[in-house]
Amino acid sequence: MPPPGGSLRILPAGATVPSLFAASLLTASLLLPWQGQWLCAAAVIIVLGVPHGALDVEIGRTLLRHRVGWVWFPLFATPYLMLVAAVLGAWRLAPEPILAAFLAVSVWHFGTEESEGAHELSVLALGGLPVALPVVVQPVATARVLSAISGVPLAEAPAWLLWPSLAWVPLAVLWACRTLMWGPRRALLLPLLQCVGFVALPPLTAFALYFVSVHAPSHTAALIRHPTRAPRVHNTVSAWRLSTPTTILTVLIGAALLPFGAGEPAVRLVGMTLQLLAALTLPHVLLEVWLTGHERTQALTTQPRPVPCAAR
Ligand SMILES: CC1=C(/C=C/C(C)=C/C=C/C(C)=C/C=O)C(C)(C)CCC1
Ligand SMILES: [Fe+2]
Repeated sequence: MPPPGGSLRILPAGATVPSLFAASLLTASLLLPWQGQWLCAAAVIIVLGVPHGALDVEIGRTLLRHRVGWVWFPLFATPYLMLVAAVLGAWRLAPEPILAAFLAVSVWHFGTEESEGAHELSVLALGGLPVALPVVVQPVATARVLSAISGVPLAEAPAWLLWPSLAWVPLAVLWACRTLMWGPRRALLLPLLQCVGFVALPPLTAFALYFVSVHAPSHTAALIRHPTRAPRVHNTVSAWRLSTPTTILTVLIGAALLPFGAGEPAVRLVGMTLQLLAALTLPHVLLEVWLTGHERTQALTTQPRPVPCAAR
């Protein structure tokens, strides 16, 4: 079935404006030295990417407000922030394992969002693209970004990342062949464009463009379509409006953490932004997993039971 909005749509619904804005800023940033490129990429991720996660607060509101009244916010925000704090603490203790875990969770998170319930191969192919492709095509530049996030000096992509990334290539080719043969072939268009982006652009720039043009809008579009999770999020405008206060709160938390970062300003900003992103991704993903399970159980328990035939 063609997606709503016409069969020519390549990007997810609601992606046009943030994509155009991000593409213009990020293209202009290529004229700057790498520090300028990193600052622009971080700004794009914060302003246009973080809001999709900030909408979790609307899900919390729907779940809790009718039961506990105004306490819903502290009740939802406290465990959420505790998980964030735990990941931020863990970054200090074991940066490389946390980096590996963050990348693995991201592959799964991106893949489940973009493949919309399709089989595991498409989850791995699509979710692996923004993580594995930059490692394969630009290992040294990618290692620099990973160093900034983890604080671990990496001259090249570490073996634990390089081998799985190389293994992703045949999986992605297999997925592309399957899609080419059994369709829908239009599903190849966006990943193909993403490949061009990750080959042609610096890794962080390409990631920022992917995050705000593909991942964030598909997550938001799914929430808008969802009948019960966040009824107030009913179109792109309400999504942006309702995410703004929580995004501002998140930026304030990030700003407060900035002095704890290390390195020159661009490295510090990118490091802190991506570390916080990793920390926010944990509750963001756990909430999604819990909701999926909860909704499945509810659907099973509320399904009308077959009425037994009257005793003869
Ligand atoms: C909901 C919520 C918050 C913000 C969460 C955000 C902004 C999450 C972003 C997640 C992302 C971008 C994940 C990647 O895909 C706060 C302010 C921490 C506190 C309480 C509740
Ligand atoms: Fe997300």
